[in-house]
Amino acid sequence: MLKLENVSFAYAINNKIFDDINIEIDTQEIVAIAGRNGTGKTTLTRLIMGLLHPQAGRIKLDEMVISDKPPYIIAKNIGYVFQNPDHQLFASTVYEEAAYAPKQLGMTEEERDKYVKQALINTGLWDKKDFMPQTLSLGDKQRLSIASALAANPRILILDEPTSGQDCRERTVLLRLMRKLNNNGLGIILVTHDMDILAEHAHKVVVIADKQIAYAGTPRELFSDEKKTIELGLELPETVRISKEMEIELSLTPQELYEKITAGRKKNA
Ligand SMILES: Nc1ncnc2c1ncn2[C@@H]1O[C@H](COP(=O)(O)OP(=O)(O)OP(=O)(O)O)[C@@H](O)[C@H]1O
Repeated sequence: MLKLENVSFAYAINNKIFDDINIEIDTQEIVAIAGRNGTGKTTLTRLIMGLLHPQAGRIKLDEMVISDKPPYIIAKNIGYVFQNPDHQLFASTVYEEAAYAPKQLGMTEEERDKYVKQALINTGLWDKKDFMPQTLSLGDKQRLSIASALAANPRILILDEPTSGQDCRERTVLLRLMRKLNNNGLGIILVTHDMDILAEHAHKVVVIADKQIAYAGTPRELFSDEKKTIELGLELPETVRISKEMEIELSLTPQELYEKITAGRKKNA
């Protein structure tokens, strides 16, 4: 469990971003962080990574307090993938890029080679290991950022708007990768504005509003309350909107929607 206990944070005096928040995040799941623009989603992830420090309260990973630890200690447990991969890529080859964090974390050469290879294979980039990172497509760059984080062998991966600017195919590849990594035991914290992705992929959702955790629970429970969803500054996912229009049970994924529609048709035949 990742726990935030009574956490308050402000960038400047009298301008709190978080006022005494408490949350528990299951580190086995895909947990989405949502909320209006500027509510503090990225700030929350930076607090978790130790790049910012709360003025009050503490953050714990299981029994270890991490909010008083330097970022390199936290990076052994939690990987962070920035919104814009160009901010993260600076080595001369794909392999060197992925090997950067393991080197910084002091892994042995043997360990490093093992995790870098595994990370590049998992993200589909092993064949491009000698390429220059800057020559890759946006989708490949994003997956290289993920590979670089995975090579440190973390328990949790934070993805900040990972699909922004990507075309439909790249988006599908990335979401499939995220699911595969989670199925293999990696916890995912996903910052997203995309309610379709959230509905289809997140096990839980945390919504930030008015300096507080305004909602923490399942996407199904959230989207079944349309009024609350709108009040929190979110939109209904397309599948939920169609379920409501068709007056059928709420569906969170296209597959679920298809099954409910066909089941209804069979019943009426
Ligand atoms: N380094 C900083 N110094 C001062 N204020 C900041 C800093 N970074 C962010 N802020 C402010 O803190 C608030 C929360 O920002 P944050 O980026 O965490 O929100 P967000 O929910 O991730 O936004 P978005 O949805 O637009 O990505 C915003 O009002 C932002 O302007």
